[in-house]
Amino acid sequence: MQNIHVSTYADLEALSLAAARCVIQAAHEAIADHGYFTIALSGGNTPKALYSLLAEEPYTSQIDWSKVEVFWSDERCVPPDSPDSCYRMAYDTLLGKVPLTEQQIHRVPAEQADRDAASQAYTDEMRRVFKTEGTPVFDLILLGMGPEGHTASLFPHQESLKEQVRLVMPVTVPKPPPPRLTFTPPVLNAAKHVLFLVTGKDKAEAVQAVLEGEYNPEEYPAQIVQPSNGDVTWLFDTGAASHLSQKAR
Ligand SMILES: O=C1O[C@H](COP(=O)(O)O)[C@@H](O)[C@H](O)[C@H]1O
Repeated sequence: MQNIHVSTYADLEALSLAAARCVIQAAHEAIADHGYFTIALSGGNTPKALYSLLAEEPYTSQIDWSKVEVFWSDERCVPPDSPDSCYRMAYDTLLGKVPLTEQQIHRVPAEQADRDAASQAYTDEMRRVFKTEGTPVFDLILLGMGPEGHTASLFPHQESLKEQVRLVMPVTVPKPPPPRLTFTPPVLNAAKHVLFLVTGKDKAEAVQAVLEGEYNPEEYPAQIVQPSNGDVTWLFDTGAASHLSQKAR
């Protein structure tokens, strides 16, 4: 049974401070529970401020980085040094500034020409780290949402929305750069916590549809995220939340 929490902040800065507190709390709970913290990062622009905060005091010393394992919920099929790479963005803002070893950073090998093999290799890597033959249960998955309701790289009306077997799969999406690898619904819905960061008035309509509209994940893929044993937290800025009813904010 999932719990849904919704909070709205004045701007990206306030939202990012709240997100940093959520990440720190999830890390503390996970490390106290099983000794390490597994997190899947998102790409895009919105989480940059959060990643920068986590690399700075007073936040960075609140996380025991030696017990963190970092993955990504989606990746663009570009080399890791490309400005479009989700890995590079996270490395430049956070991962390169905190005491993590290379072994703790599990980059999606999305630049490989054989995208099915790359998806399988990433699945194998997750299963190795999580010591499971099944679906890994992430302590925290960070996600964003696009103005058309996409999340990770699950876009409206794509086959990926129906995927129930693969954990990671190649997709071609209508947003540059189109070739990507993405987590599939089973991974997102196995997580203990999912944290969405959503800003901007251009996303207000999709936010309202996802939270208050009828269930229609073909149109609004973010609705698919309903972890069976996890919590979902939505953090909005006032622009993104502007079409929500007062009660939901
Ligand atoms: O393409 C992507 O977009 C979403 C949303 O990004 P944002 O810049 O609008 O926050 C992101 O979560 C995803 O990881 C990324 O590949």
